[in-house]
Amino acid sequence: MNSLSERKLDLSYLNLKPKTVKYQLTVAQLVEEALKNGEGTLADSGALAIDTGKFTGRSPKDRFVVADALTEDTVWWGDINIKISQEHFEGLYQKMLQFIAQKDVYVRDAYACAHEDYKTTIRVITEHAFQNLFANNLFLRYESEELPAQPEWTIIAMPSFMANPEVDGTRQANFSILNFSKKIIMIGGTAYTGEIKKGIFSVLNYILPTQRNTLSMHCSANVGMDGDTAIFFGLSGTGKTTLSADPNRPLIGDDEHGWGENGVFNFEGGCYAKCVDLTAEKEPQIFNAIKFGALLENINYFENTRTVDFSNIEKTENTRVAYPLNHIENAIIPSVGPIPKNIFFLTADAFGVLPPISKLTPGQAMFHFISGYTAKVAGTEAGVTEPQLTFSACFGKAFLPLHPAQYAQLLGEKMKKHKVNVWLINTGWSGGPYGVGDRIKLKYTRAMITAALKGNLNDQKFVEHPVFGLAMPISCPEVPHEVLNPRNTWANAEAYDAKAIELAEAFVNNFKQFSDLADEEILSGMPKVAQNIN
Ligand SMILES: Nc1ncnc2c1ncn2[C@@H]1O[C@H](COP(=O)(O)OP(=O)(O)O)[C@@H](O)[C@H]1O
Ligand SMILES: C=C(OP(=O)(O)O)C(=O)O
Ligand SMILES: [Mn+2]
Repeated sequence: MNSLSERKLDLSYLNLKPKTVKYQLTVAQLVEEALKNGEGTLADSGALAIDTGKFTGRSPKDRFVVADALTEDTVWWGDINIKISQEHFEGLYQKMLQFIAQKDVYVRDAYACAHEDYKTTIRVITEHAFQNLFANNLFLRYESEELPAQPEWTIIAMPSFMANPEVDGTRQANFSILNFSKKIIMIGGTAYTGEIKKGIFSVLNYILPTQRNTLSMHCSANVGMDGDTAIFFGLSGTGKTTLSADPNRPLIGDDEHGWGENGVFNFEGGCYAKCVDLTAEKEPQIFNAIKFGALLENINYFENTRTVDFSNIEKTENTRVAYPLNHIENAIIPSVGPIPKNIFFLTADAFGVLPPISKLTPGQAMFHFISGYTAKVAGTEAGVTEPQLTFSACFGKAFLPLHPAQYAQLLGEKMKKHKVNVWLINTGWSGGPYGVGDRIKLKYTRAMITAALKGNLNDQKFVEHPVFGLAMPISCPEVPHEVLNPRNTWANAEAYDAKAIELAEAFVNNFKQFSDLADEEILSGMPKVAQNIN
């Protein structure tokens, strides 16, 4: 097909001989291919709309790490990083090679890390054209044709290749396996594209702290006109993408960043935004990014107009759009920024207990970072159908190959060295728990963040939350003051108090697994009732 590019492409390092290869196609070519293959259709905006099939979210129970000399004593094994043997990997890999020998595949070279010093080259080999378009949108794109003969990392993603759990060491037919020694990510049985980007994220979460003394973070980042960087940590669905898209603050990135000596840098070259209930009014930048080249996943549109019905969640609540950063008008390219001045921890509290904004002491910041309390929102992981309480260490436990303490230590050092302000933002429920209360209005959350960033909360009075000890501002521009103290938003204040104690107990119980980290400072950041509970 693309004979010039094909000649440059060498897959022998993988022992891979596909039936045909379509290498480094342009966006227009990939869209044409996808339409020709029947993978999807065009929406009225010009975006390609596809369905990912059985999987419309990640499957964390089917994510494996190959155990070998490199990983045996360094990886944090358990239900996050599930062990698989080298023998099983080899067996499955050989079958994958046979499968691909009969396939027409798409190959694309790209890289991760917008900072030159961290550039990590990636080759993505996919079964479908749309997966390749996803890789093109989410990873960093080569400007010239200076493509590497052999990349550092290879991702092989073949949704119709199924494992046989009886012999392959997997749980079921689908799998996502990280092999740190061979530098291969092998994905089968699922076409959910999130597995591709979160695979490389897991890789960088291993390499950066261990080999580069650099913190890797599950956060979005933007920068104000004064060069003040803000980062927003949060588990999926808590608002990283939504809140970092701000017409007044150029965007660095929406999901995965590193924090090195001189500042932060995006790992990616694009965004992967949730689409549920998206409107041009509430989220104009994201809405406008959905145009030719963007990839819509699992949405429905009105048949007569092909206008996307963002309220339709028939296929999944986790409807998504993937687009390159340059679809956001104020994106910073290359996506790097100075050392952060403000850190926001986003939590979607389904209990409706945590204040919508509070300022954290260094001890509280460490405690909340390690705890990573939030809810898993519906759809992002297989089997999660309503908000589910979770403690996701570092606000991204599912992607951490190392023990959370390693990330927490790096963050703690940086927070202190640079005297960063740390805020906890509840983007979840207010007025009662999920089912009773409502999700806090996006415009209030935006106003609170803007006030914090502009320094407008520094001279406001704060009151201390009686159970969590968090400092809550008593007023904030553009936000009704009663919203700021969650106890005021509940119909029954005693019910609130009981729920707050219940949540504090859950925090304390969860922290027991990290008790070796509990120095005096972290202990000072625990819920105030902790002493009574223990
Ligand atoms: N108060 C709020 N703050 C942030 N997001 C909110 C809020 N209320 C509702 N949302 C919705 O929650 C979702 C947040 O998702 P997203 O920003 O994609 O999360 P993440 O990037 O952390 O995975 C969006 O669909 C957004 O419209
Ligand atoms: C893509 C995902 O999450 P996020 O919204 O954080 O990018 C995911 O968890 O699969
Ligand atoms: Mn996101």
